[in-house]
Amino acid sequence: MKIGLLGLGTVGSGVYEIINHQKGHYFATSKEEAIITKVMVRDINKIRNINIPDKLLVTNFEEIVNDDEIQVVICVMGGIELEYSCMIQAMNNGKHVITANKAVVSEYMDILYKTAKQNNVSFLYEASVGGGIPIITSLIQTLRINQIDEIKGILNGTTNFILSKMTDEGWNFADTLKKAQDMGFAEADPTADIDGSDVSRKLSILSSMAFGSHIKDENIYKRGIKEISEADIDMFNDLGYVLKYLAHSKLEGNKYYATVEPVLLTNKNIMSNVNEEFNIVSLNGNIIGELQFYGKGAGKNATANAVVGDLLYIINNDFKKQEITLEQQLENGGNIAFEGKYYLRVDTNDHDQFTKVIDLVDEFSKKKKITFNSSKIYVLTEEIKANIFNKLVDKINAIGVNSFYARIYS
Ligand SMILES: NC(=O)C1=CN([C@@H]2O[C@H](COP(=O)(O)OP(=O)(O)OC[C@H]3O[C@@H](n4cnc5c(N)ncnc54)[C@H](OP(=O)(O)O)[C@@H]3O)[C@@H](O)[C@H]2O)C=CC1
Ligand SMILES: N[C@@H](CC=O)C(=O)O
Repeated sequence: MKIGLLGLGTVGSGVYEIINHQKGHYFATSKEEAIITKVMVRDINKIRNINIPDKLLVTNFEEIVNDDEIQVVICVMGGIELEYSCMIQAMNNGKHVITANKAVVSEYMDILYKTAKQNNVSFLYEASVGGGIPIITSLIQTLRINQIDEIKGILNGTTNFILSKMTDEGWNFADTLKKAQDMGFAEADPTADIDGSDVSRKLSILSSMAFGSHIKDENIYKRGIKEISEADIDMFNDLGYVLKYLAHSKLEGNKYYATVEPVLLTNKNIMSNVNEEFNIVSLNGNIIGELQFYGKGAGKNATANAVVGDLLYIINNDFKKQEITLEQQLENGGNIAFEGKYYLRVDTNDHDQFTKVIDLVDEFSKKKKITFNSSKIYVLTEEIKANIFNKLVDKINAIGVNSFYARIYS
């Protein structure tokens, strides 16, 4: 079976190596040989850490999607519109499509499903959520019997790596992000990792599949982690909490609630022990109850493993029918369903700002503990609904101070 590979970066080079260096046992079991005949890159002359014949490299995707001999297109580039066009054109030309690109899947999954169905081809995207964790296949399997009403987990390897290294080894944010980039965990533009878009795209894919309605990432409330400081981490250690970046969605009646935000966990919570680039996903089904899935959420080999796993379904004619429909009409309930005690840190050494912050905290939280030093105010509140606490922080930030806050998970 001839394959066109779009992208030869972290994931693409892993896919190329598994297929060409015969890593794994799939050659012994698969019905047909897999041959990558063309590879699209942006820059043919780039020095690469991979040994690949120059004659395979192309820079125009038409050479791949219009090649009659190519039956499968694997799209592992990081953009959106070009990648979406490639996938649609490939399917309209009768080719199966596999991708790791969550940005495209979360934005266009309804059209991509329909196009695959119309052309009787597979559209597979196991690697788009949770890197090497087989969560998409497991979710489809679970949905055959269950209604899933809750999804939660750590879905970004880069930010989990950053938070683990800051907590366990005292690294600073900027150096740890750089290390995550060097290790191939981060997106080409790591803003998507630290502002929450990468996580909300993954939560959008899982929630849409589970709840049966296309829930776009722009409808998911999200907060980034870039304001976190070493002072926060010291405080969490003293208080006995571990900070994690949590994706969480719930279905209640015809409403869904979804959020991506930093949360504080005690060490009794299994998620507090998920470290470095590892991810965890928990699903709640009405019959099976809670199911958890754990593994490497980012990186070359883990992600390429998921992509090649999808390829094997196609090569072995184990054609996965598109069982997911997105026909439910659901209302967005925002983040009102999430509540808990809150940790808040505000930086100021200005007397007026200090007074304004304390007055605002008094207005929103009746029972709280406040401590401060010369330049920082620390607050621990009683249980407050997420939407109310966010309003407080918006008002505090409007004063012109730096702050960071996290919900204590209960
Ligand atoms: N890295 C990871 O751990 C994971 C990544 N993903 C997803 O997989 C996809 C690929 O990620 P990753 O491998 O890390 O990305 P990289 O940035 O490492 O690689 C991207 C590749 O695509 C090529 N490319 C990008 N834009 C174009 C273009 N306009 N025209 C031609 N070629 C282009 C680049 O070419 P060139 O080499 O010439 O620059 C490069 O080979 C992304 O969607 C990402 O979100 C999913 C799960 C995990
Ligand atoms: N940048 C992503 C890569 C995998 O999806 C992450 O860090 O999780």
